[in-house]
Amino acid sequence: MTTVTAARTAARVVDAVKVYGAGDTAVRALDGVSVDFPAGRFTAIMGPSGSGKSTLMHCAAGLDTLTSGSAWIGGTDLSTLDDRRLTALRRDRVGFVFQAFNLVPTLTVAENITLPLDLAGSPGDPEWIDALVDVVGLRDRLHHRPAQLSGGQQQRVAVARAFASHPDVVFADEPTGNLDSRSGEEVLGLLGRTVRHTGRTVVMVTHDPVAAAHADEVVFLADGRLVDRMENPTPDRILDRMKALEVPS
Ligand SMILES: Nc1ncnc2c1ncn2[C@@H]1O[C@H](COP(=O)(O)OP(=O)(O)OP(=O)(O)O)[C@@H](O)[C@H]1O
Repeated sequence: MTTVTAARTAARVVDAVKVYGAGDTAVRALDGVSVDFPAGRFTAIMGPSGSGKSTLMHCAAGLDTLTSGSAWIGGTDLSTLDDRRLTALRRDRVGFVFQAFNLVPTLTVAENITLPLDLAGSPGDPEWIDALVDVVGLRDRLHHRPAQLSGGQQQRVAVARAFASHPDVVFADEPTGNLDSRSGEEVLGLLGRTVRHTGRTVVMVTHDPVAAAHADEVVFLADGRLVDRMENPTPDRILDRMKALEVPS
């Protein structure tokens, strides 16, 4: 395993190229992207449909491999890990929140939150888990099953589960895609609060400028390339930038 002295970067890709397929049908989904996701920050990835957002997230998180270039979690170059170590890294150092909440229906809220730790045979950090339960506002629902919760509450369980192992970075792929706007706002507020109160790092892919405006910074992709970054975003500024990207040159 290659390691470098810990930087204040939770995750990054360098000269990332991802080509799907070969020959005439090859698609260059990432075309030389270098981007870092600073530790302790909430970063949103935006861009037109097909611009490479999901591909970037999957490669940065070690769910898929790059064609060339490198992907790093903290000081670890993912390309140096064999399958077993990559699985362990995803389990111990990365959290995921998906559009579908992916909770286990037969387990309680409390059991769902600690499931990754239980699968790893780790007791985790009980104080941290206890604090997370309050951050996500589920103390009075701990013994409920997912079917007894609203969509927004289920996604809050998924958020707590993603943070349960103290991951270096939580990747969220359209986390509000299945929620009405009020529940979506709650979950986004929660992601932002968790980053600010705990110093954790979130990277979120979204289509929604209102959702992206909850982030500290937005990175914009177009045609597989990084084209802009925006600090302290607002929905209007993001929308303007997106309109410019969607106008054919
Ligand atoms: N498994 C795959 N095989 C072939 N092509 C793929 C595959 N996954 C993605 N692509 C292509 O790569 C490009 C980038 O796709 P990606 O899903 O990363 O974009 P996106 O910005 O997340 O899109 P959307 O906003 O529509 O979800 C697209 O042209 C897509 O068709």
